[in-house]
Amino acid sequence: MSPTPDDGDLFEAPAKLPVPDDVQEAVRTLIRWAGDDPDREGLLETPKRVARAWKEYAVGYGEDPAVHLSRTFHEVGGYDEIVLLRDIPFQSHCEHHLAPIIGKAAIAYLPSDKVVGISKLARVLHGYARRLQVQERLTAQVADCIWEHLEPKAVAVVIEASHSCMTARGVNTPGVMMTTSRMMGIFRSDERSRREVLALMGY
Ligand SMILES: Nc1nc2c(ncn2[C@@H]2O[C@H](COP(=O)(O)OP(=O)(O)OP(=O)(O)O)[C@@H](O)[C@H]2O)c(=O)[nH]1
Ligand SMILES: [Zn+2]
Repeated sequence: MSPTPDDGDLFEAPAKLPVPDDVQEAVRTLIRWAGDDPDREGLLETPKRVARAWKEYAVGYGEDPAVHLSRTFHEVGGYDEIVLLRDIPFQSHCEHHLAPIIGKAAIAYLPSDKVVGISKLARVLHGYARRLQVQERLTAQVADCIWEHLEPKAVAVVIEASHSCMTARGVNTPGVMMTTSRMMGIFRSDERSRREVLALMGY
């Protein structure tokens, strides 16, 4: 049976975050700077929308990604090999142009004592991605967080992303991808382990 308006909350719009006047004015200034008129009808609600959208793009500032690694498991049937989550899509924004960074990450670790629910690795990634970033820092933050809180034998993070500041402006080079990686523990010190994790990631 399809829902009807009598189902109550289902049809209620979510409460909208209030947007301070100075934030709206900043967006209006930017619209004027871009060459348009912030008072034309189609743009009247845009400052509020943009401000609220930015709260979503930057939602990571409101969280400590390490909290996602606090629930760990110790009993995994004696499993002591690499755990890998690959092709994790993410979105971020570059701190230089506030332009979208769209990419995918592969996150691997070699557990010592603690393992974590795999969704939590993606949550750590999003917690750091949903901020103003450079790709190098994002890569390092994800790896460091896992290294510190899971105390594994090794961590590997590889991120591939397209930077809109390069594809849609500036050097205008669509299709170009940036790759960054951070290896810790024996993925860094042992050539064979490093090759193994990169092969599992598809590199
Ligand atoms: N290393 C690194 N550079 C980035 C990242 N995101 C954007 N950039 C680069 O940051 C640089 C900023 O350079 P600037 O010369 O200050 O800015 P710009 O004049 O807008 O540079 P162009 O993009 O070349 O037009 C550019 O080369 C961008 O491509 C990132 O995640 N890591
Ligand atoms: Zn940029």
